[in-house]
Amino acid sequence: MTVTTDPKKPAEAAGVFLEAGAVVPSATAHAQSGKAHVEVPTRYDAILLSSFGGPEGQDDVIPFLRNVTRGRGIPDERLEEVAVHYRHFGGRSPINDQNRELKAALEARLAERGVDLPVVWGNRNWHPYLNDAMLEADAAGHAKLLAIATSAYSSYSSCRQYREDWADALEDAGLQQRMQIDKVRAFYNHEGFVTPFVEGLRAAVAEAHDAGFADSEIEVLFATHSIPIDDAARSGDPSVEWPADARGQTGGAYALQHHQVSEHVAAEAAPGIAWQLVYQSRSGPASQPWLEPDINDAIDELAGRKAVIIVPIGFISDHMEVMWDLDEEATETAENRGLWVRRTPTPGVHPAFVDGLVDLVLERVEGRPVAERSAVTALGVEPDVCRAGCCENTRRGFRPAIAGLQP
Ligand SMILES: CC1=C(CCC(=O)O)c2cc3nc(cc4[nH]c(cc5[nH]c(cc1n2)c(C)c5CCC(=O)O)c(CCC(=O)O)c4C)C(CCC(=O)O)=C3C
Ligand SMILES: [Fe+2]
Repeated sequence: MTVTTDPKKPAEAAGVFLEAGAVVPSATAHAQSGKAHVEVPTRYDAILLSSFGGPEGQDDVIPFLRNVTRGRGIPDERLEEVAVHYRHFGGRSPINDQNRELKAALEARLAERGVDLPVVWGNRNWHPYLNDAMLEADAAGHAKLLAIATSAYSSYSSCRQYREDWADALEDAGLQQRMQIDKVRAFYNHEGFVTPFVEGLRAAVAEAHDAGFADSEIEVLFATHSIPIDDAARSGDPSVEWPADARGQTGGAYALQHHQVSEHVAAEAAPGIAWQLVYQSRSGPASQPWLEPDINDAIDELAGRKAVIIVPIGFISDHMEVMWDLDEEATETAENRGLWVRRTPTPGVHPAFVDGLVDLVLERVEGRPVAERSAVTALGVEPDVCRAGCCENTRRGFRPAIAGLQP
């Protein structure tokens, strides 16, 4: 377990990040203050495993996409364009089965470690929905839930949107007065999340060596979901002046968190091999800037390399964004360039990851001091309770959220 509390570290670890007038050390303000950490034991009744959800057959695809894009008035014709990825796989996303497996693995590990907490599962965009999971918990007499989202980083899509949707679902279920929901901290730098990537990259590098490639011929691409620059700039604690990245993009907490994890995994598993952080799955109008470079452009621009290893550092399981955008599209881009290409595994139900989730629950149940919690990067242990205004999406207007400091 490595915990960094040295306030000078983030500036160093920011490495390629330009200062851009930013006070980089303040990036650890949250790690230093400890104010948003709950270091007193808390009793919970159940765990709420929350995910994105996905269609499970051709007839589900458009209703699912309407849910994902609700409130934005996107016509079905446009949704059909996104639907092709799902249609290609029989209209079935693997994400729900992956969450069923994760739920079973988490229940088994909780039992093995003597943690007597049931797990209920609900999705933001498909059955079983969040409000159904909350009603199920209520029917079993559970009033205090600790939520785990299947999303490790800080941004609107990966954190705040869950917190807003929980608020909505509590209201739909009529449970606002009876049920309390807290959220485990952003866990992108927890050892349990990082370990599967380290192992996967180590194995892929060994394979590349066996195939005859020298270190200087290999490039590691850490891939994550692109998000609008607007969202990126607002990701994380709003009182922190987050540094711009090497491209001068205002990356907020989201880009810096990914950069630090990538740097850590590269140092552990591929020392001396070139790497970069790249983005995928961009959508939205062309006029709206999103984080770059796109993985396909990055592959096109690789000079002098013969092998590329893609590490899906932004994702928990091999869902559609991994199966399509990486295993179909990016792989084809690389093969068209004559490159040898491997994509390393996501955490899935890796024992280290599942064990890490149990740790994240226990640190709240036990009120574990921050100094005894796992964090392998310089930003340190993320707060248990999101700051007011954390990860807001101003394009869509304010929506109330729970599991954070108000508003
Ligand atoms: C950061 C991030 C994650 C990672 C964090 C996490 O894992 O939660 C993520 C995950 C996922 N995204 C998913 C699917 C979709 N995302 C969409 C749209 C968008 N995602 C965004 C961001 C993210 N998304 C954004 C900024 C948009 C634009 C619209 C908007 O401004 O909100 C759309 C709409 C169509 C389109 O616009 O392409 C779909 C269908 C699935 C399910 C896959 C499956 O079914 O297996 C998963 C796990
Ligand atoms: Fe998405």
